[in-house]
Amino acid sequence: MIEVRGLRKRFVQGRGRAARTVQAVDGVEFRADDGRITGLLGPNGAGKTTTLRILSGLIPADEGAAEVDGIDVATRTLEAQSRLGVLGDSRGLYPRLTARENIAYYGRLHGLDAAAADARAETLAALLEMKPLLDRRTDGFSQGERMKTALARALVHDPANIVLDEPTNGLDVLATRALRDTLRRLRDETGKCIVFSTHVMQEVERLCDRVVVVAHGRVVADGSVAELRERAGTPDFEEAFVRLAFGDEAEAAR
Ligand SMILES: Nc1ncnc2c1ncn2[C@@H]1O[C@H](COP(=O)(O)OP(=O)(O)OP(=O)(O)O)[C@@H](O)[C@H]1O
Repeated sequence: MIEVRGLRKRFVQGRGRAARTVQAVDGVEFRADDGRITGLLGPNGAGKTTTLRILSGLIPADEGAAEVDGIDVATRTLEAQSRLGVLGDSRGLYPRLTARENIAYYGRLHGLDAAAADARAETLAALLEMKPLLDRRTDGFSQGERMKTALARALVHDPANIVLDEPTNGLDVLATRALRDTLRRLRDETGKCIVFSTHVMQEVERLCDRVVVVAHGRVVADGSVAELRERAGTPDFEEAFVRLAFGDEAEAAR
């Protein structure tokens, strides 16, 4: 289970007199339950990546708290991270290592012995249908192949919670479908808590049990796709998103 309360984060952009402060996250709160897929849906610059980076223990919040299975990320970072699998926006694989080595190396960092780490790489390769890739160097992998390897690496310690930042970026339709199937299986067969960020409406409609709509660093709506449609008063989810995320701005731009 993941819980985020009152998160705030500012960045200073530029230097000297040109410097300005951006409130990237401005009080984000949501809860993501086990056995559910929760989508953070928002336009570019809404604060999704910053929220997920705070939640993953990569950067500190200015205010507020993030918890993974009740463990505070800021004060018990390693403990929280041991329960979290993170697929970040940069896939960051070691190009000279094979997929198996990339996965097993992370397993070793999480305290598995060599045999256990290798066994995990095999199990995950079967789950993600990437066995033929295992013994190839990742240098030259396609986007979809890189994503699968990075996802296997994120799951190597069998975390109960999974966080993915724009996981379908750069993937073609088949790779996107394969990823969706994998996330559904992880939810249904192992009851994982899955949180992912996106600005792709169709992905949210097809995959999410719960949607948290973020705009200008704030949560502007939270519920199932059906609830958000009803709340926005339209059967068209794209239109519902625009109304909820942009409100008066969208009206004014008509
Ligand atoms: N390290 C940083 N330094 C300065 N500004 C930052 C930094 N990281 C994010 N920002 C700013 O914070 C705001 C929110 O960015 P963030 O990446 O969290 O949004 P996002 O919702 O993930 O957007 P996208 O869908 O475009 O990836 C943006 O205005 C961005 O320019």
